[in-house]
Amino acid sequence: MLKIEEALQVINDQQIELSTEIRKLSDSLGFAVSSEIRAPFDMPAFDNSAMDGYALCGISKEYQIIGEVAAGDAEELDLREGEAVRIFTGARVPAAASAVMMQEKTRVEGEKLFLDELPKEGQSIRRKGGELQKEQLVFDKGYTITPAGISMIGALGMDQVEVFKKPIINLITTGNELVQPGKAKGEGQIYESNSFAISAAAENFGFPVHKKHSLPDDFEQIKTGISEALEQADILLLSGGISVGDYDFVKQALEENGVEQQFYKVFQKPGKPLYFGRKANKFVFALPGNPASSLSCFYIYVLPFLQQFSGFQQKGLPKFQFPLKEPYYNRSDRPSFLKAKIENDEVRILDGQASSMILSMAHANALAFIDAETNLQIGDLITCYLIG
Ligand SMILES: Nc1nc2c(c(=O)[nH]1)N[C@H]1C(S)=C(S)[C@@H](COP(=O)(O)OP(=O)(O)OC[C@H]3O[C@@H](n4cnc5c(N)ncnc54)[C@H](O)[C@@H]3O)O[C@H]1N2
Ligand code: MOO
Repeated sequence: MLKIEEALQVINDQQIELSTEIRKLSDSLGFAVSSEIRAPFDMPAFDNSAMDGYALCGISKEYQIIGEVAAGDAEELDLREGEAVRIFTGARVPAAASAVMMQEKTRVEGEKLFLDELPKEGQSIRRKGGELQKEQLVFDKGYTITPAGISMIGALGMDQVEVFKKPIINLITTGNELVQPGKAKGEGQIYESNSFAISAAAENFGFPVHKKHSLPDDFEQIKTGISEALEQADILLLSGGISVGDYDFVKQALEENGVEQQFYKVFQKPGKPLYFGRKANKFVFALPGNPASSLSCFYIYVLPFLQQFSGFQQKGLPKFQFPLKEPYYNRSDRPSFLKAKIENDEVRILDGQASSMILSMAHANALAFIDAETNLQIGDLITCYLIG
């Protein structure tokens, strides 16, 4: 059985063939750029005004107004000492201008301009190249495009961008007891909820699940289901049937499909019977069926792998330390990811930690990592993975 760090290392060490695509700028949010981006020109491309007011030549309190420049005007005004032009935010500042004065600090009488205070050299002029110089590095390879990133790339004049492709993800749930929500449930049956949880979590991080199937605990059907899924998908997620029971067929069905085990079982709670395998450039996670186990394993193991497969620099859930609000004893003999709530900069471990219990996870906003059989006091710093 692997330790948590070892399992994460196995995942991280996978050699993956990444592929790229060109996407429209408007469809590039959440994708990682596949090569560095450098500025094709200076930003700003020309000296421009930061204020609505007057561009001034020379430092004084009185000027002669000789014209106007609005945003978008291309004409270069010839400005001499003692002269000013009316100017607006974003408009090109004449080359000879010493400063811009905001209009609130000015008074106009006819063609004469009077300032309330002396301007400072360069005041309210946004200089050419002040943000970026031509050829300067804007984004490293692997930068994941945010809304501000889209703004930046658009400002560089690019209407498309080369990014790493995201994986095609298929999801198979297994279990004779499973019934789809909305249908009538018989004796001994439960509603299938893991596929909704895992798809939602994946989607939340920008990884839509392409196809979902629910299969009974039947070896042949699971084997065929895996085979079909592996034809289409880059990443196959399975839920349930990965433990040691007589109806747990997933591991054997994967083997018979030529999937090579990378690890099976991690010393942790929840999620001990977690399986990770690969077949060429296709990857499989078989998540334990207990609802909290499958979702927790998704967050800790699958998510960073989806990001790795998509060429991201940043991987995994955001992680912070918070002081414990109430004492807690972790009686599990395995290191644990516990459902926890961060409020007012403190973290509280919630009731209902069993792997089968999802209520506490639905109220949690973090998974708190706590070592096996550890007694913790108020104020002890706890590593928290943010899930909401
Ligand atoms: N003899 C042993 N038994 C078990 C062990 C063990 O080491 N030895 N490990 C336990 C642990 S830990 C876990 S976790 C579970 C994992 O079992 P499976 O991955 O085989 O999952 P299932 O048996 O199929 O289901 C477990 C549990 O979860 C419910 N379930 C399954 N799928 C869904 C779904 N899609 N939506 C909602 N709920 C689901 C299922 O009904 C079971 O109650 O094994 C322990 N056993
Ligand atoms: O590993 Mo299981 O997820 O403890 O219940």
